[in-house]
Amino acid sequence: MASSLARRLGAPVTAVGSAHVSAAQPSKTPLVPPDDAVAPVRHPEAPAPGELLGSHYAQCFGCGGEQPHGLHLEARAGEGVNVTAEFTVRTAHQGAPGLAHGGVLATALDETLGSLGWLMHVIAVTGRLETEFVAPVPVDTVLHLDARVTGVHGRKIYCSATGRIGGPEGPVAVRADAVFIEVKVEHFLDNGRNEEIQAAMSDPDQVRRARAFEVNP
Ligand SMILES: CCCCCCCCCCCCCC(=O)SCCNC(=O)CCNC(=O)[C@H](O)C(C)(C)COP(=O)(O)OP(=O)(O)OC[C@H]1O[C@@H](n2cnc3c(N)ncnc32)[C@H](O)[C@@H]1OP(=O)(O)O
Repeated sequence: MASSLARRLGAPVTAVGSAHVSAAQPSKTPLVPPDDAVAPVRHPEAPAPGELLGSHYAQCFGCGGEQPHGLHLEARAGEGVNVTAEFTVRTAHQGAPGLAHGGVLATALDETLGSLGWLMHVIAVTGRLETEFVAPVPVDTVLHLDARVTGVHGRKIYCSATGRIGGPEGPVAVRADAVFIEVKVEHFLDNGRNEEIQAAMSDPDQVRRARAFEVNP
């Protein structure tokens, strides 16, 4: 069997049982903006600095108020194309005893990054998300999240986030770099389950939130 180094270098590997498996990976969009990326533009009607953004969807696992198992993350607009958010780690979020699950922390980072769309009035979904877990995060910790857009290239939105413990200036426990891809509302209408789409579109609050992204539902 090929070594893990050979696999990382993209050499062909032969699986047990002699079936030939190519290790070639599809090329990935880098996580840093290209040289010809442009600076993000804060929309003139973006929420004022310090304003709570609210949930984009009441059933969202990251920010939805009607999602009993969710993270209930609350993000606030920053002065630029950046947001801050707080997430309290609950017992339901454990991986190891007394410690937050890494996937939950990645979700908190993803949700915070996703909320940056409010400031540019675009809808965007996660294309790539790379996380780094710097320190364990105990239950009852308040994670202080900070996310910002670092560049825009076509539909690609490059962004980064950190999660600090002990306060907004505390040590970094988690961080992420990501590329979000701008989509139209059809992305959700075409791919979402009809039941939830219909319910969302018949909710005046949801329609109002969609309009905040300059989307005509
Ligand atoms: C009702 C609505 C209410 C409001 C809802 C708010 C929702 C907010 C939710 C927030 C919740 C929290 C957040 C969540 O959890 S969002 C949920 C998790 N994410 C997803 O489900 C996304 C799944 N993926 C897709 O749907 C498609 O692959 C997308 C739409 C992303 C692209 O497919 P599409 O066919 O459209 O793209 P294209 O081929 O024309 O490529 C266009 C450009 O993009 C580049 N590229 C493509 N893919 C990737 C990639 N994976 N990484 C990096 N780059 C990628 C590509 O190279 C090209 O670049 P260039 O060649 O131009 O340089």
